[in-house]
Amino acid sequence: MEGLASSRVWFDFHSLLNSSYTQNPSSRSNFRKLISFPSAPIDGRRTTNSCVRSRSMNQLKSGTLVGSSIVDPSSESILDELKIKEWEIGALKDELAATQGIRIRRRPPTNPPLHYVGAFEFRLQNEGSSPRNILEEIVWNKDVEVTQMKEKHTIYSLKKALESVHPPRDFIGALKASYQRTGFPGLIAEVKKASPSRGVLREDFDPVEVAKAYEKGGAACLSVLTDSKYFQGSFENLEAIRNAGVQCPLLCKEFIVDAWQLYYARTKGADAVLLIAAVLPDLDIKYMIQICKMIGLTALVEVHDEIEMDRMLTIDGIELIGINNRNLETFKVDISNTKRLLEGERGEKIRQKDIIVVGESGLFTPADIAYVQEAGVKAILVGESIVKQKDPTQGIRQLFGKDISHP
Ligand SMILES: O=P(O)(O)OC[C@@H](O)[C@@H](O)c1c[nH]c2ccccc12
Repeated sequence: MEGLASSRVWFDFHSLLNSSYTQNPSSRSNFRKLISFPSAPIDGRRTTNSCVRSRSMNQLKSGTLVGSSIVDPSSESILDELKIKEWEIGALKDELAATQGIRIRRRPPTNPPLHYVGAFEFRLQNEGSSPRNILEEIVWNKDVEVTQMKEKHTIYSLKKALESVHPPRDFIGALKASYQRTGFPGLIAEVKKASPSRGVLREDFDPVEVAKAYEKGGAACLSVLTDSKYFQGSFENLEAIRNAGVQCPLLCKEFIVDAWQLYYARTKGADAVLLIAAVLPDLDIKYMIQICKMIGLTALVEVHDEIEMDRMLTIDGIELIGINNRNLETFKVDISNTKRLLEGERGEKIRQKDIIVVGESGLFTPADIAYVQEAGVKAILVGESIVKQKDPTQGIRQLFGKDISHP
């Protein structure tokens, strides 16, 4: 039975891929039908993103099966069958992501049952599952964290909370105004205590003090790390900065793996969020961009290489693209990355689409700023070089070689 079921899924998946899933709308809807089996719709719609993977087994175990039928959770064979399905869906989604050049795999929900006899490739790919690099590790941890947080804050309670949250600030407008005012790329200054590559950047870290110093120094927007495990950030920091009278729009710097996080970020005072193309397949990016628009968040879509940039240039509705000079899998930093990705036809297409480009990471000196500005960026995202300075206001002055604060 299991063998049959799994080989059918395997066969269907490949025939879908072979019939060019990404171009052919009818195969796309077949694929959705196939992989959305255990998922509960969020917002009354189906998504192929990680919501599918993270919750269904828990709901099953508690006897609250989604979908049309009610299942007796004590029925072991049904549970096993569903466990296999869920595990296969995870593998299928990684397969799909791989066809888009995404190397980051998502966390397998559980191992398949012992007696599982599935496609050889599935087993090979998932055997001894452990993360292959730091980005994959962060994303796997985030999946667990989000699954736990969703139990505390349901999507319904978040939607309710959105009714009383203050209106979002214009993130892109602030970057454009700053560019007009100073002639330099608009600064998104990052409130960052630590990072996995650099360790602790500032010992006496007071997020509100740092945020105020950045604003005083002329930052257009602020980026606030909220990941605690790897960056020692928090949503409390984001909220505290929002409630401290800082006027700059705020980017919630988080590893988004699930649409639920967008709602959560908005309720905590975010005006913008980061969507990482190395982590999210195109369908997730499209879906999340729609949700962002619906709830008033600006999406900063981050790319690192040509493949990711080209993927994002085929997606409508993207207004802000960040080029990260740091490879999140290896930590290697190279600011010529920004220049390379803006050359030739790509640069042309970005200008046609009126997309604002943000140069991210590894910027330390006025020469670095001039270099990325020359390459075509209208905004920059800077953490280390300014957060490390005793007075971050002075740090901004040194970074630009000029006082860019409001007169
Ligand atoms: O501290 P730096 O090198 O100035 O970098 C800031 C910012 O670009 C970096 O923190 C960053 C860019 N993209 C990310 C994604 C996740 C975590 C962190 C980041």
